[in-house]
Amino acid sequence: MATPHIDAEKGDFAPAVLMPGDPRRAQRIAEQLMPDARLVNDVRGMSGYTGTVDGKPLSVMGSGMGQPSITIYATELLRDFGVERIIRVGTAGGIAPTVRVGDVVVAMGAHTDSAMNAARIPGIHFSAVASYDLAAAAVGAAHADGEPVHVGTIISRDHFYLPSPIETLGAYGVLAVEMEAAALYGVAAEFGKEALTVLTVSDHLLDPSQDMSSADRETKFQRALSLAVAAAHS
Ligand SMILES: O=P(O)(O)O[C@H]1O[C@H](CO)[C@@H](O)[C@H]1O
Ligand SMILES: O=c1cc[nH]c(=O)[nH]1
Repeated sequence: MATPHIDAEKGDFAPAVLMPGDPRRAQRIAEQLMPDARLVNDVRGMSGYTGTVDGKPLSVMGSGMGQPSITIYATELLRDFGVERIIRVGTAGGIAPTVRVGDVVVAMGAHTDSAMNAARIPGIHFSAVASYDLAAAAVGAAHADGEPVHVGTIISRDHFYLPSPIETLGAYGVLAVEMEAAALYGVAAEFGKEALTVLTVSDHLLDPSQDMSSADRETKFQRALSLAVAAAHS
């Protein structure tokens, strides 16, 4: 069975899928977590892998960048391939002064400047929220490992380079900016499935002095990954 963007069979994906934006990060995660990982999708180079972690099935596949891209992949996974939960593992720009480069953010809700969710129900300002159970599992794992974690709202923007209204967003307690979570939460709501976003802060909009390199953005996500796996298998 193939959809326009995923050439796989229905049983090829695990019920839980981790989704980084970057397909190379998906490959790294698969190699690191799952010695038994097998490639289940490679359409457009959007690598998807399935294997097991501690005997439990898990898949990981790239989403691409931006809300239209993750909407396509999340829709096909949740609607056509029997996937029940998607946990995005991405990078984000810090907005709140309390957030530092390298910190982990669990996104309970995602504001957005995108039209993706506005198009769902005419006249309704859709609330893009994570699955409470997945968020609780990720935060529980963070508390168990004793390291701090930020839990709250983020913003999913369409523009990467257009300056963010940082002061306004910060005044509303927004922790960080990325480009996919709001749409992912919308797709999960559409299909009655679960979604969560766990982010590693790769740069800070208030202070760029500690920003990660592109290589670090591809590799420095260990803690976010362990919280995401805990949520996936909760
Ligand atoms: O690191 P990923 O998961 O790709 O996430 C962030 O990085 C990309 C922009 O560089 C956007 O996709 C943004 O959401
Ligand atoms: O969307 C993103 C992702 C990482 N860092 C940013 O500043 N924006």
